[in-house]
Amino acid sequence: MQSPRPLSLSAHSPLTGTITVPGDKSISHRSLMFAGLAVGESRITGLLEGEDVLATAAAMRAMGADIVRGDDTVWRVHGVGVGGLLQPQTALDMGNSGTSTRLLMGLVASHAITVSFTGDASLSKRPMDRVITPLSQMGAEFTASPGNRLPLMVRGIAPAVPITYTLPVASAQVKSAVLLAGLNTPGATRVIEPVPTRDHSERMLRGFGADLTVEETPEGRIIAITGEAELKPQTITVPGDPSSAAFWMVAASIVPGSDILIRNVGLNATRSGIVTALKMMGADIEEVDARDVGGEPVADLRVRHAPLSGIEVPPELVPSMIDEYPALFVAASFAQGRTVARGAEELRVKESDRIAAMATALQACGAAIEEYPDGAAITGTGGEPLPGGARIETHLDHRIAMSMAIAGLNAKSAIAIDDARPIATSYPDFVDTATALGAHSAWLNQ
Ligand SMILES: O=C(O)C1=C[C@@H](OP(=O)(O)O)[C@@H](O)[C@H](O)C1
Ligand SMILES: C=C(OP(=O)(O)O)C(=O)O
Repeated sequence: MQSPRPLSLSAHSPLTGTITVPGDKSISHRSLMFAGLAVGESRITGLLEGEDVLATAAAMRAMGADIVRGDDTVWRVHGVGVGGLLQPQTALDMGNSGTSTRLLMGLVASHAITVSFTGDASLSKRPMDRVITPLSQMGAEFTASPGNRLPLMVRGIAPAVPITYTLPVASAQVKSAVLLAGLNTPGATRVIEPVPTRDHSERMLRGFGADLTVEETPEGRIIAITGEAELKPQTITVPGDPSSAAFWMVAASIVPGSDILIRNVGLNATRSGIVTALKMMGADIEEVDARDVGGEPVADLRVRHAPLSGIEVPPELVPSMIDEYPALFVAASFAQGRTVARGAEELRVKESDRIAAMATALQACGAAIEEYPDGAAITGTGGEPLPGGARIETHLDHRIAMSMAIAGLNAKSAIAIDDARPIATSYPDFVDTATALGAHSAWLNQ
């Protein structure tokens, strides 16, 4: 285990230039999983090569898929066929990745194999009962650590029992876990989603030839998958990750004079809430060359510095910007007036308790932030720099690390994050991109 790597970013001039963001993390995980179940060769371009996605690749390999990264950066995958996952020889190490863990638990649940899942200190604190409950109803058995956490063991079953499951929390991971279990289950497995969440699993499973229908009803979206069908290999182009682009949208909005172009940003409506929220605050974000990449809406985003105003973040935006709240809290810290974000209690069970972590971090930098059980209220500086001068605990959470590094771009005294290593889970080139835009990076002593 290497030692922590403290980091500080600063900006002495406007941020300028054209950048690309890495491939979408959610789509990258699903590309490897679905290709790993298809019969024949799938090719994936633009895959996010972050640690979370590499954990999915390693797990799928351990269960029999042939996954190779070519020198041309194209990933070639030969799958095992639906129902063909093999018993791995050792425990699957999921690192920091909730998506890998919960989706793969779903896949394993309807195969007659026994699989142990382990993870890092952050992942080992996260709740797994949300997938254990529906997957147990389908017949899988679980032995979990206290509080239904990792390390845990799944004893899958084939054939599993198809269920109809209404999501008690708005979670694309739970939805996807049940649908993936349904892929190798006879008959129709249904998920009822009262509040829409990211729909990459539905779009991509259909693309791979699964028998999947979506019906809009007064109770919500009903997604039905009919199992035991073959998946056909695909050629996939992964669009840029809006969750990674969010850091630069905020950075350019808060550093005076900035004018940047972020190329190839995925703008699926179930993911683009941060663009809506920032525009409501007055951010100058222009969508250029809107197009379709691999069945997902994509555009380049030109973002120019603009004065921001506080808003009430509409609670209905929560699922479509759930990972972007730490970055939004930073934007709100520079707005004129008060921003209130509620209805986001899920933030407390991510890689860290993101409400508490951001409240502590921003307060230490002199921002006025008040915590609620389900969100926060922030009174901004009206564009003035934050006092800064603090070292921030990032709690093994890449989004806390990147958000607070961005806050440092407009601070009187340096803001240091205590450990930049977790950034590699979702955005290995983050620091290089910051410097490409004209920011300064300093690696500090522990
Ligand atoms: O399905 C996915 O790819 C994800 C779903 C979200 O989690 P929840 O399902 O827990 O809301 C999100 O926070 C995570 O980063 C990725
Ligand atoms: C919550 C996140 O990911 P995961 O749940 O996959 O760990 C995230 O990337 O912000």
